[in-house]
Formats: sequence, structure tokens, C-alpha cells
Amino acid sequence: MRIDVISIFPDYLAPLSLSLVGKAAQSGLLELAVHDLRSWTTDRHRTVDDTPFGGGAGMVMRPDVWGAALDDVLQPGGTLIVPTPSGETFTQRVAESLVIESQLVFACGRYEGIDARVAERHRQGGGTVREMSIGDYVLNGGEVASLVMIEAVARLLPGVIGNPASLVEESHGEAGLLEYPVYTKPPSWAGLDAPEVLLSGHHAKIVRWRRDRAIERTLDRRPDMIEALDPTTLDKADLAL
Ligand SMILES: N#Cc1c(-c2ccc3ccn(Cc4ccccn4)c3c2)n[nH]c1N
Repeated sequence: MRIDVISIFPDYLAPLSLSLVGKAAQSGLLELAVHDLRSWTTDRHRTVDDTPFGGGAGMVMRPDVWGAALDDVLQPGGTLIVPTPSGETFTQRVAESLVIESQLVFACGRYEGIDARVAERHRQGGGTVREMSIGDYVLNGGEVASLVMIEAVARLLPGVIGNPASLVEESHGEAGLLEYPVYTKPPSWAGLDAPEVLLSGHHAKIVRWRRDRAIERTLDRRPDMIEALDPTTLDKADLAL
């Protein structure tokens, strides 16, 4: 997979060179490139924005500059990801749908966003555009959202996470439940003991305890996820909780 990010603040994407995503790029598991949108400006002030048609506060990012950048960066079959507060919600399922793509190009807007014709032109050219939001709050631009989405997608690539088994159990994973609480040494700390069952070595009891805690936590914090569960997910022992 290749991931390109275009931004007027390319340094905002520096964290991509760190940790697992950085290692994946270094090892060739992932091709990663960050581009400065201003490289495609043609005026001496390197202008990327202008006043909005129809009036209103703020500025809008120009289609011509974005169009020139995407002409150079997007490859045939590449998917354009446009972070925006008005996008579809980015979820684990969306991450799973993106990890199979050959190229993802993240267009990081600023100001009041990018001229709508940029996405429209890519769609009219037969390309895929996903306008995505990472949550119901307002950021100042698309860079932070791109970091979130890139990490969520990149960690699903084979070989990026050391232990693939950990991808199976995770919150928002296949079970559709939040993750159970985790503990490690020392067994007693600050007058608090780790649950005895986890130290018992009794695998079946540990599995049951973890599932019970995951269901309790999901009911308490994300009842919407319980509603969305496949009816066969919860068994009689679960419903007794
Ligand atoms: N993903 C995501 C986002 C964003 C986001 C993403 C890109 C841009 C480009 C400009 N702005 C500022 C802005 C503020 C108000 C109305 C329009 N635009 C962005 C905000 N906010 N919240 C999310 N979950």
C-alpha cells in the first residue's frame, strides 16, 4: 500500500515517521510520502485559498492548486480521502475497507475546507472519494484526522503489528464489544489486587471473565454497540449478566 498526505503544514505529519507506522515505511511494508500543497502554487505569495462564493466567514481552499497537486500525486486506482467535519464517520469497519486499497491520498484541508469541485472532479474521473470525519467535534484542519486514520489503517497491514492475534480481540473488533480491563505485574499495587481469576491459569474461566467484563463495559459506556451486535453474538450466559 502507498499512502500520500498533502498539507500546507507537512511538519504536522512528522509523527508518521515514528513507531510502528514509521517502521513499516522503513521496512517497505508501506510506502509513505508527505507533500507540501504550496509546491503546486504559481504565484509569488504561494496562495492556496480565496474568499467563498456566496459570502460567509473564512476562506476556501482553491480548486486549481489542489487539482494540480492531485494530478501529480494520485495514481490510477488511488482513493482520495478528504477529512471533513461533514464526512461519514470513520470506524474500524471503514479502516478495514481502506487497508485493501493500493493507494490512499489524504487531502488535508484548512480554513473552511476545500472547494467541492476537487472531490467532484475525481469522482467524475471514475475515482473513489471518501469524505471522512473522525468524530463529532470540530478541528482546525485535516492533519490530525489523517494521522488517526493512517494509524488505524496501517496497523491492519500484514506484518505491521508484531502479534496479529492482538488485532482479533481488540475493541471494535469482530466481537463488536469494547475491550476488557487489562492487568500486569505486580499482582498487588497501591492496595489494589489484580483479579485472582487472571492469575489462576484456568483458561476457560479467564475467557469467561474477560467476556463478562467486555459486555459490562460495553453496556455501561456504549449501549449502542450492544444494539448493533449480531443477535447470535450474545449467548444465554451473557444475557444472565
Ligand atoms: N476529519 C475531520 C474533522 C474536522 C476537520 C477536517 C478537515 C478540515 C479542514 C478545515 N477544517 C476546519 C473546519 C471547521 C468548520 C467547518 C469546516 N472546516 C477541518 C476540520 N473537524 N472535525 C473532524 N472530525
